[in-house]
Amino acid sequence: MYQDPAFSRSNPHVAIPSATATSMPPSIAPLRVGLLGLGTVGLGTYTVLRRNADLIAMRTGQAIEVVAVAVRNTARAQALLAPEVTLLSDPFALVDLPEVDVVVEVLGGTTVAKDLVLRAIANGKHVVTANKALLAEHGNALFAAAQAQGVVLAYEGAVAVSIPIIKALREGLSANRIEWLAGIINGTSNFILSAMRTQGVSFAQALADAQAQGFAEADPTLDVEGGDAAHKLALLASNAFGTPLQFAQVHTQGITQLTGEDIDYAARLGYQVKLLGIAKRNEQGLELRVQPCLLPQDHLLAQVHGSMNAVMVKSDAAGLTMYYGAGAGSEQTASAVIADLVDLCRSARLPAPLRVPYLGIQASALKPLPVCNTGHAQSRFYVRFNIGAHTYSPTELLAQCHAAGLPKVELHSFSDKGEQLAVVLLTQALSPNALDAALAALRQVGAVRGAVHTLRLETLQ
Ligand SMILES: NC(=O)C1=CN([C@@H]2O[C@H](COP(=O)(O)OP(=O)(O)OC[C@H]3O[C@@H](n4cnc5c(N)ncnc54)[C@H](OP(=O)(O)O)[C@@H]3O)[C@@H](O)[C@H]2O)C=CC1
Ligand SMILES: N[C@@H](CCO)C(=O)O
Repeated sequence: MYQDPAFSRSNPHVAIPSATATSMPPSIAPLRVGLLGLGTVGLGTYTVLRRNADLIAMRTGQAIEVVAVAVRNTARAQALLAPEVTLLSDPFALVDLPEVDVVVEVLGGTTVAKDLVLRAIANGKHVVTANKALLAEHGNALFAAAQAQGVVLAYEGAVAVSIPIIKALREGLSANRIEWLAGIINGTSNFILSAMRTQGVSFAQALADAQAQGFAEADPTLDVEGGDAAHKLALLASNAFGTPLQFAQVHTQGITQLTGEDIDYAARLGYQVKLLGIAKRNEQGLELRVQPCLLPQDHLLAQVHGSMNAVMVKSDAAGLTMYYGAGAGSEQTASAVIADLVDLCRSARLPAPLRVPYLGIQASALKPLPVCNTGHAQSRFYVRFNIGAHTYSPTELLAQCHAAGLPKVELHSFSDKGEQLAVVLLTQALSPNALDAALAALRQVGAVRGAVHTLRLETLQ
């Protein structure tokens, strides 16, 4: 097997090259990095940059060196950093350091991080961030500021970390008109759903495990309520469809309302429940939604388990393409952050108009598209509810469904739960609004009791 001599991790007989002993031409000064944050992502970035310094330098023709780090807890960081790295407790002091060429923002949050990124840009520094919340909420203003200053603002680590999906959309698929994209883009919720389905672990335990492994956001409600996936979907959609960021219009639903019962029923029917982010172009504009959906067991996206992510893209020339990799993690995210630094080494000296545009098309050509009300977006649905034990026979229930506006439902369960029967249906394709109207009509005739659980069924072909 070919062994890259510069890569030593899997070969104990090859020494790890020192971070500084590169064979670069002395005329090219190193790219000097200021790192905001030394947590899961920051430490991963620092570690990989040092471990693979020679290899990266061979690829860029320029060394990349971390010269300064800012954190809150300097005592912890002190023990992790080489003595030559300047350690600061004031992140604003870092973005003002003249010796920093590029600021890597991996602090998280949308307030201090926004001020820091704006100040770095105002100081004429390039910025690399993995902070999708910051970009989804303030990206339009941040990209405008970066453009005005002629600096790079790069964010490959913000979406589906170890998958170079931003590069794929902006560069690899740049010849294509994209029809839709769909993905599993939150590692934590996929990890939770996988653990609940395959190991019978509780939701709370699975979330605690994801947090312990560093996958979850500082505020994990962003993961489980779908907000993190919505941030990423906004970034993907802008790159796919040439729009400014339209995060506020993403229809967002997480996995907290899902029950183990629905996951089990779905499995028995041959489906898996996955939290999907879907962006689709139609005649009215764009569909932008994050929600748990049923996917057929044999669908490629249904094979994505644990904290892994995958994105499927349907475009006119390339057809269907799919991208798979780790969705979270320390060195996995570092891989993307460093890829942005490598790109920066290659593009920093280019005139700004010759660089890859922030959202894939020239800023002057970005055009918002109307975002459709998902209440009208049709699909098949999984529906579960209870009815009284002696209210209707299966045939009578199907007749009531027909009368209520659900002419072609498949009745998959009609099981005894004591005083009640558990009913599971798969509907024909219809809009959520039409489904709600039909369920209201069924409730009126006593064919539905208590809560109704509905999930979209996606086939994504
Ligand atoms: N974890 C992951 O797998 C991924 C995370 N991301 C994103 O990367 C970013 C960082 O995430 P992650 O590394 O997990 O977060 P962590 O909580 O692990 O690390 C955050 C780091 O930022 C520092 N920090 C936070 N606020 C301040 C502040 N006001 N001043 C100085 N330092 C500060 C913390 O310092 P201290 O240690 O002293 O508290 C810590 O070192 C987030 O935007 C996240 O969404 C993106 C992709 C994957
Ligand atoms: N919390 C995020 C981290 C990666 O963006 C996730 O679980 O996907």
